[in-house]
Amino acid sequence: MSVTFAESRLSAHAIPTASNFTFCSSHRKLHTTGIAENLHLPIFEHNTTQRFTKSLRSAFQRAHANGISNPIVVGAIPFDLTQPCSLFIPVESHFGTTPIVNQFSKRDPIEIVNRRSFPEEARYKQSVKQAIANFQLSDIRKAVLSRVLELDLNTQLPANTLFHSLQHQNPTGYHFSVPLEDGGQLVGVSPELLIRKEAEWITSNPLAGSTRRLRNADDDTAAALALQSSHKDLYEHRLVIEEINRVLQPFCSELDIPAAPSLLNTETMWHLSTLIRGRLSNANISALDIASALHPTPAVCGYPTPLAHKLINLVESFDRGLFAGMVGWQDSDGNGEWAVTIRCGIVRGNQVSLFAGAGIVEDSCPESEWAETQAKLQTMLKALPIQANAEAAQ
Ligand SMILES: C=C(O[C@H]1C=CC=C(C(=O)O)[C@@H]1O)C(=O)O
Repeated sequence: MSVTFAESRLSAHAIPTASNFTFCSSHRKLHTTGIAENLHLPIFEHNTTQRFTKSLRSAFQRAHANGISNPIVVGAIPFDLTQPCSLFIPVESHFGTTPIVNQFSKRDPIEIVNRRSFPEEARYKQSVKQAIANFQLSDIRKAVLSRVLELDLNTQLPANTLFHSLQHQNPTGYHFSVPLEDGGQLVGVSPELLIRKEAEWITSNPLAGSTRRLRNADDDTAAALALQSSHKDLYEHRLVIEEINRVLQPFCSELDIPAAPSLLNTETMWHLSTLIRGRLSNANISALDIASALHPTPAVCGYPTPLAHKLINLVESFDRGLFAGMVGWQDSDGNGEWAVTIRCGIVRGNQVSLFAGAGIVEDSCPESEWAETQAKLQTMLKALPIQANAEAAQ
């Protein structure tokens, strides 16, 4: 893949502002400036991706014609693929392998003047019970139920402050900052890779089954080991892997899926993780073609997918929008990287919306699932420059 390497210019371009997009993984650090063309259409219309694929191809051709030598498409795609994407072709793209960091500077603490959870605690737990009751009466085996925590701050929060603080606190993961049409900015650090494609090689790293990290090292190790042998979490994970295997098989001439999950940790969570590698039978398939076949995986939706999606629409009290969708980039050869849009928030002036979900299966306990969403929210809450400690912010 030919790209503009401008490592030495990275720090000068590193501040995500208005039309700036940043996506950093251990694989590639990408920063873009300017918007050559927006792609605000849905991936799926009338059950096909035809219009989207055609529009993307034409947008790449126009970018070439306008002098952008190696155009890429970047941005975020909503959970519901029939909703419009927040994608665009940037004017300039800078790839590197060194971290785009260290613009981090402490700022005056801000205050949370108001906070609202949708749904609130009792309603969330009720929805978990409702989902479990539904499993007994239907073929649904898993549903991921999520919530949004809305914070009103006493002052505006620059999205780049949050982004740099996330980078500072979370050395690993997929860091992203995406400008949105309404002036908001989607910011987060996802631990989960939906798909990476390089020539004929693909990688996916689904996560499902989680527990919170503990301060004491021995307790933390014990929590991780307990997760690794938890029947409930292994089952929750297996549903994801079996479905991803089913979707990827037809695309691949080789597919390597480890028989058992390993452990992956973030600063706040332990997860069951499976690193999947495959070789495409047709290297012309793009990362987005595979991503839209995979999405929504049972890690963010449930199993079986269409029924779980219906259940989510029934019991979840808010529109997920970009949360639990995908975020990343790809070039005109279809190579690229798309992470699952979790551990994230949207900043709009002095308002911040933070999102978290948890996979519900038959053996789930409403209290633990609520606690899991609280723990997952810590990644974003800890990165806010608020006076009181983050746990108190919930
Ligand atoms: C939906 C989220 O997590 C998913 C990804 C990893 C582990 C998950 C779990 O253990 O439930 C969820 O499937 C979230 O973090 O908001």
